[in-house]
Order: sequence, then structure tokens, then C-alpha cells
Amino acid sequence: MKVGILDSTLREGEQTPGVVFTTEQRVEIAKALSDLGVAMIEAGHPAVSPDIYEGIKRIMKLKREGEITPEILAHSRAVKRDVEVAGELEVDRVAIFYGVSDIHLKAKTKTTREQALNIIAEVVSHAKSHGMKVRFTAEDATRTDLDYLVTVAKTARDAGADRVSLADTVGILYPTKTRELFSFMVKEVPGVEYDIHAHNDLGMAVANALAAVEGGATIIHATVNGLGERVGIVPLQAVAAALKYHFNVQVVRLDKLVEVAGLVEKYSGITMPPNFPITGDYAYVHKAGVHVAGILNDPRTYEFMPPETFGRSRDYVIDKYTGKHALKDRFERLGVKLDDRELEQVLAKIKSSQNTRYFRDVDLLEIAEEVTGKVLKPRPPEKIEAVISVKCGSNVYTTSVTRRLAVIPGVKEVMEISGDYDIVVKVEARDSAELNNVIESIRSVKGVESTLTSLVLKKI
Ligand SMILES: CC(=O)SCCNC(=O)CCNC(=O)[C@H](O)C(C)(C)COP(=O)(O)OP(=O)(O)OC[C@H]1O[C@@H](n2cnc3c(N)ncnc32)[C@H](O)[C@@H]1OP(=O)(O)O
Ligand SMILES: O=C(O)CCC(=O)C(=O)O
Ligand SMILES: [Mg+2]
Repeated sequence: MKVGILDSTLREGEQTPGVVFTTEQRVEIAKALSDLGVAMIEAGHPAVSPDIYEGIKRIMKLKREGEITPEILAHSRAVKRDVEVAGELEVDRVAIFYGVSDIHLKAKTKTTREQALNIIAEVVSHAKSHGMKVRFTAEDATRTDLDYLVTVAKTARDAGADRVSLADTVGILYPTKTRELFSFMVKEVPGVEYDIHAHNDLGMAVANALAAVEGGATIIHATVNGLGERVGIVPLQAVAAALKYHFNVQVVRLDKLVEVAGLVEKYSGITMPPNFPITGDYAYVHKAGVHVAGILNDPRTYEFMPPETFGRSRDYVIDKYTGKHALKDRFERLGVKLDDRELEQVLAKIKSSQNTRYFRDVDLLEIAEEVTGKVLKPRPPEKIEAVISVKCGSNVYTTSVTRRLAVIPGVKEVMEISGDYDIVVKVEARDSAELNNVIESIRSVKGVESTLTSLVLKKI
């Protein structure tokens, strides 16, 4: 099966209310997407604003230097000046869109069907004459008269477009209809390849993307975390996992998805809900006793693919939904041996605290001590984790400090932040003596003025 991802986080994603990427962030996201392995990056619509123009310019420089490998696209209206701006940037491809449904023709461009065909032919030819590869997007394709859609696609193809994007702009498709539409277009208008641009207004964008591929589409438009106008488009992480599971096609590095999702969450300011597919905090956290008993025997009972595939790990929470298998396992992990009767008593206590959202390990040990009347000695944790906030002196170049911190043994992650502190460092150590050494090393880095250490007590 031939299919690749066009990531549009930098174009469609930036159309999410409240989202703006700085030029630096735009470049960093493009690099992360390239490392992830997407086939194409829609880097923005350069005629929109000077910073988007600048960002695409920087991305194209990295492309020429071989640091970014995917095909880079610029979005453009069917307006010659927009196309020329994309041409100045020497992008690999210009993506020219035009709303072709009667609703769009009437309410937006105020053109007849015939006039629209002339504009499409003229602007696509104009882009070709500037040496660019062209994708033509039939915006609102899914509410367009089918015969007219065929004529539109033929017009774009005959003017030089080698790709056509069929956009479900208002997100009304469902999978059967999507498959039919793509099969039909592939048959009626050969000689071009098809993209699916699916909005998620009815929550079916991923399913529609898969159906489009079954119908013959070879590129799926996606955004990291599903960003985009209104409720967004196909989330990259979900569609990549679905393609792997159903078709055994690997479109990106799956183990890097969680990192890129975090980066885009940070820069977009749009928080990923915990129940978000694949990269949400709860994607691999189980709860019901029956489920946990199942996964302890064989994780496939409640996981469609192992968490390690996506660079994640498995966990479960304890509350009134817990059963004896989960509880026994949790105490074993804590290094505490309870007999069946004691476990039952602890479980009864848990069940009678109906409104407790989570029982932490310390809570469980407290209950177990109450039940057994013994002072229990849990196994010490295998590692200590800490978050160290670092303040740099004034006139210190923060990034130079960041680079020095990143190479200290025990330092797992370094982030430059805004606020009272300049840098946050995540640290792992075997014991408190080792942690102390790491802290001392951090404090001795030139430019570090002060530190504040917080121990990690619990992760969910
Ligand atoms: C479904 C999608 O997401 S498609 C992508 C949409 N992308 C964007 O809108 C990018 C952000 N947009 C912008 O920054 C601005 O709208 C600009 C720079 C593109 C245009 O700004 P303005 O010239 O001030 O026009 P404005 O946005 O108010 O209206 C849109 C104009 O573009 C025209 N237009 C809309 N779509 C197209 C198109 N695909 N091709 C040609 N013209 C178009 C409209 O008819 C209208 O023209 P008019 O000025 O003659 O009435
Ligand atoms: O250019 C495209 O493929 C899609 C344009 C768009 O964002 C849409 O129609 O929703
Ligand atoms: Mg869109």
C-alpha cells in the first residue's frame, strides 16, 4: 500500500484559534517532523504574514542544507501573486486551493462554475511556468456536484497539477462515502495522485482517511495533536498508529510521536486531553479490576499495540474499581507481602472509600499497616527522580548554560522556560547521595546563580 503523511501543523494547525508559532518554533517543529519521517510538510501560506514567509524561508534553507528531508509545500489561493510569493521561496510544491462547491463559488469568490475553471487553469499554469510542482485543492469537494468536481480535477491536471487534494472542509464525510468518492475520482480522473484532507467535525477524520487510502488516496493530511480550524483535522498520532495496525504501513517513527506531540502541545498552548489517542497521558493507563487482571496475564487483552511501540509505558490506577489481582501485584511491586485475607481487608477498605479518585502507594501502605497492625517496609524505589529549576545570572546566555547542563551524567532533559527560573532540568539518580552529586555538578556550571530542587513523588 502506497501512502504517506503530509503534516500541516504549520499551516492548518496554526489556523487553530489562539495558536501562533514564532519563526523559531516553526523551524523547530519542521525539524522534528522531518526526524519523525513525514513525507511532506505544508509549511504555511507565505502571503499571509511576513513571519510565515520568514519561517518558510528558514525551513527551505535547512532543506537545501540537507537538515530537513520531506517535500516542503506552501499554501496559496488561486491568485497569481500568492503563487509568486511561494515561488520566491523556492518551495518544492505550491498547494493552490479554490472553493468549488456552489456554496463557496456564490458566497466567497462570487464566480460562476465556468469562471472558476478558467481561474484554476490560469493560476495552476502560472505556477508551472514558475517551475513549481503543483497540488490543486478542491476546497469543499465533499459538498461539490460530482460531475463538476470531475471537471475541476481534469482542469487542474491538464493545467499541470500532478496532485489533487479532495478536501472535506466541513468534516461531513463518513468512511463508506469517502471510499466511494476516492475510488470514483481515481477512475474518472487518472494521471494525478490524490490527497485526503479530512476535518474532524463529526469525529470521523481518521476513519475517513483510512477509507480514502482504500479508495486510492496516497497522501493523508494530518496535524500533530489534531490541530486545525474548529475541531481540527486528522491527528497524526492516531492515523499513524491505525495505518500500522490495519495495513502494517509505517508512515512515521512511532516511538517519537509522544515527543513531537509534547513539543506541539507546548508551542501551540493547546493542551492534549489525557484520553487523547496514543500520546494522551491515559492512553496506556488501565483501571477496572477485570482489565488489570487481564493485562497482568497478557497485555494484549486490553492493548491493541504495546506501549513501547510508541515510546510509552503501561500503568494502572487503584480505586474502588480495583480487584484482588491488581492489588496483589501493586503490593508485590512495593515489596510488601500480604496474605489473601489481608489483601481482602485492604480491598474492602478501598471499596468503602467510593469517592477517592486514586489511592497512591503511600495511601495503600497506610491502609495495609492499619489492617495488619505491622510496620511495613516497602522496597526502596529503584531510582529517584527530581526536577531542578535553575536561575542564571543576568547577562548570561541561557542557551550556553543549557548546553553545559545537558551533558552532566544523570541529567535526562533540559528545558529553557519563562517565569522566575530560566531552565528546568529533569534528573534521575540511584539514591540521594548520587542526586546530591548531580545537584552539585549543576550548581558548579558557569552562569548558574541558584537552583531549586523538587523530588518527584508520583507520576500518572
Ligand atoms: C479551508 C481552508 O482552510 S483554506 C486556507 C485558508 N487560509 C487562509 O485564509 C489564510 C489566512 N488568510 C489571510 O491572511 C487573508 O485572508 C489573506 C491574506 C489570504 C487574504 O486577505 P484579504 O485580501 O484581506 O481578504 P479577506 O481574507 O478579507 O477575503 C478573502 C478574499 O480572498 C478571496 N478568496 C478566497 N478564497 C480564494 C481562493 N481560493 N482563491 C482566490 N481568491 C480567494 C475572496 O473572494 C476574498 O476576495 P475579495 O477581497 O475580492 O472579496
Ligand atoms: O489544501 C488543502 O488540501 C485543504 C484546504 C483546507 O484546509 C480545507 O479545505 O479544509
Ligand atoms: Mg482544512
